[in-house]
Amino acid sequence: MLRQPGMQHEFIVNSNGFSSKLCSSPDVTYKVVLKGVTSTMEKDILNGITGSVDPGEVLALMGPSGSGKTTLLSILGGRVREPTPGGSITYNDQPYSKFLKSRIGFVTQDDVLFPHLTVKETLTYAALLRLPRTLTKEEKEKRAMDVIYELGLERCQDTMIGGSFVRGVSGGERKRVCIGNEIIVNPSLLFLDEPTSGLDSTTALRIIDTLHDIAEAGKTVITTIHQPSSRLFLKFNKLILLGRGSLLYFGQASEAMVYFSSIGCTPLIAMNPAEFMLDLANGNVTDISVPSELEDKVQMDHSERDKKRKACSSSGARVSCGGL
Ligand SMILES: Nc1ncnc2c1ncn2[C@@H]1O[C@H](COP(=O)(O)OP(=O)(O)OP(=O)(O)O)[C@@H](O)[C@H]1O
Repeated sequence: MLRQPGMQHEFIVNSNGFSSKLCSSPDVTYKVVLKGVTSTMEKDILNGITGSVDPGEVLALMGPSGSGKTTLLSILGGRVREPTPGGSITYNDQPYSKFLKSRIGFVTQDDVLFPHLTVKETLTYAALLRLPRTLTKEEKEKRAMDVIYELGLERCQDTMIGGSFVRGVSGGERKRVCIGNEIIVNPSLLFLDEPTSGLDSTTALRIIDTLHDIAEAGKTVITTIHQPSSRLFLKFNKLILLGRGSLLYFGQASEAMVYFSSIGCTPLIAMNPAEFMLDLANGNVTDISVPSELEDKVQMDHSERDKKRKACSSSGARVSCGGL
């Protein structure tokens, strides 16, 4: 596996808000059994994933479609019990537990909001239903209002959520309501599956700024991300780049380009770092050539590999990579 020098072989998630820290020691793997009519086969979804994240940090899981981002996020969020993932994941040095479950917020890609409720009603109901009985009704309602201000939703607090048949809040506001639904219980760990998908780059940036504010309040934030702009990419503290279920990079997001350059992958034209890395993970042969040691981990089929070899033998490659 290619890793940054000095990297640990484990997945470590540290978080504030409960007594011990969370970490894992052998690489995380995940395979499923696919049962056909005549045969049964095993499919490796994730292989050798290593990483760590601390309170105050936002970790981005990036990779092409089907590379395993959602699967990894779900495993880290304790949402995959069967088949049991391989390796170990620890949270403040402890394995996943029922207590930890109450400290985790998970924002899924497909939200389940009631279209006819307003933003304020949605978050107030979430507070009334999810906050402990030890709090009074007034305290719960105040918590809902605090979240509305924290997420900058005060201007649309009386607007209906909306849906297919009812006009409601904007896409960015809707995502913030989903985040609000989870942070209302003050989780230590916040997981988000593609919180910026379908949003324009300015709105996406605002969502990531919100995640930073949450992290700066001492939370640990892990999010999958699809195709970030350069500005958005540089906002992440840490990055995991996946290619076909394998780890291509784990480390500081700001150092990813330096790392790829150190193994001989450098774009020859000015490129958004995220675009470059997704091209690399995709094995995009038009604009990028992939070092031989990475070939098995990126999403290239055989015809692409042949094309890549041809492209590299001509001088047309726009990204130079060593090891070829
Ligand atoms: N339980 C399962 N059984 C069979 N295949 C699975 C299972 N879970 C995930 N996969 C496969 O694992 C791969 C990774 O899926 P995953 O949803 O994690 O990808 P992703 O990177 O989040 O993709 P996208 O960006 O399109 O959402 C896909 O090929 C998917 O079909």
